[in-house]
Amino acid sequence: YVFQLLDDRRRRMPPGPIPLPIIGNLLDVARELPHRSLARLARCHGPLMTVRLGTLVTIVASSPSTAREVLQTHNCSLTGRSPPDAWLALGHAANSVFILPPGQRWRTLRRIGTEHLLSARQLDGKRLRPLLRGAVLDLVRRVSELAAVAAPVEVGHAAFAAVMDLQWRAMFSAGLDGAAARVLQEASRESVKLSLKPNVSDFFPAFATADLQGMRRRFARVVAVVYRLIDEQIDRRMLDRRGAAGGCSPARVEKDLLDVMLDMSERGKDDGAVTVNRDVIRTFLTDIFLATVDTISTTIEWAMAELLQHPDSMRKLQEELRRVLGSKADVEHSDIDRLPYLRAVIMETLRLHPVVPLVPNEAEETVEIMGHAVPKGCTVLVNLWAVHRDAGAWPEPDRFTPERFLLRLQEAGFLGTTEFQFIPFSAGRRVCLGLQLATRMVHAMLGSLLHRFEWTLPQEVKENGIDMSENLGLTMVMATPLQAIANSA
Ligand code: HEM
Repeated sequence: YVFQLLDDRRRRMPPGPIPLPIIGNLLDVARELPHRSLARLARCHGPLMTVRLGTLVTIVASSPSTAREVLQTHNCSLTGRSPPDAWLALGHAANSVFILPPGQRWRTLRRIGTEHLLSARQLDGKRLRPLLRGAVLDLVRRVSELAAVAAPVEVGHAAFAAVMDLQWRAMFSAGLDGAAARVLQEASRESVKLSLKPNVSDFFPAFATADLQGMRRRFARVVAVVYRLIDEQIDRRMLDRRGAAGGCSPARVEKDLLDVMLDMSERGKDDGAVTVNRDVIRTFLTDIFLATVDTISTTIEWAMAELLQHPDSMRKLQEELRRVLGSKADVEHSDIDRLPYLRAVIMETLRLHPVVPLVPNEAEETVEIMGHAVPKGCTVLVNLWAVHRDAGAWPEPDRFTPERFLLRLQEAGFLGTTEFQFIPFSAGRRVCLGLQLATRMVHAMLGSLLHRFEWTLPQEVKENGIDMSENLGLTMVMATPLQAIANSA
């Protein structure tokens, strides 16, 4: 290891903590959740740092300026991915938009997702817009039912169920019956939880075939449940289409994402040169589904937890909603421009609780960042969580203060990604595909929940305080699901 350190120095790699033989810096990193321990290490070793996770050489960017180097200046060379071992289960990684390297297949999938579901034009169009509104009303109905019997609301759980139903309808033009919804909710929560859990197989690829923690097997088991339900939709649709082609049933007027992909698969290709077969369709729909359900509901849950701890912000937000919406019952996308405090609350929530706190890329070629070498083949992590709490960029970085965004909003609009101080959806070639859907749904759902209900904490939580600790899988969720009492406003 002394030789290794000397070699690192000779190659001008970024500084970092001294690694132990074999395990490298795993003990340093495993002390807390990785985004927190890496932020702590970066405070000693700098905003561009080398850590060794087992045999994995990892360069971590933890400040706005180093994030910009990775996500903008050298983005073309730093957007590779190597699949986490668990994702090899059922061949998922081979067609996954999260995992594919930035080649033609990945580009094609991103284009299909954007053109046929996730662009602003699609979401505000006549097929999807009513579905988005329906999901907000569905969430309000779920909460009303609990409010009527004075039962606590599991905020994240209720939002998850409404968003899950929305995405199923958007992809398949079909609702989920109660039993399927329960199975799917369980399986998707578990898949998301397992997908990026620290795994020995990733740190020591030589042992990966043994699957020592059983992560690949467990991931395979839960993803198989999601696959089965998606396969049922594909089979049913193929039958319908055959019936329509034979004149036995009416053809569908409005094409959904499944129709569009089946059209491509019948032609053998999409418009480019990538084969869209059943494996590709199943994996893509699974990815889009999993990316949607957890991220949106988790952001709403974190926002509600912050507001319940900051009654002044809660009051200010409810006053704004009353003033702007009046007797209108729920928030729609078209209202958002007139609700700056709602937007500021959501931005501040995403700053403190970015649901994807670490973005893992792979260097496809060696680049130089701030006088240091980032060698080809190493993992490059952007620690969004650390960037969002950078003391140089954010005074009192750990405080929930939506007001800090109000001025920025007047100047810059919603995202301000060009500054790289606030990048909850990341940036560059792999920027989040669901940004438009996420911003619409988080604003509409959170705004409507605050406009329609008064919120308090159950007595026990009031006495002990909200547990704000985190759990990290594919997304960073609340370790203890938030419970709150809703009363109709
Ligand atoms: C509050 C909600 C959300 C946040 C904060 C968020 C954040 C992120 C982040 C940080 C990334 C990593 C980007 C990178 O690798 O540089 C990502 C990737 C991605 N997100 Fe989201 N996301 C959200 C919601 C959604 C939704 C609703 C979808 C629905 C389709 C979605 C689909 C994706 C996909 C497909 C990728 C992978 C892109 C790629 O690797 O090419 N996300 N997201």
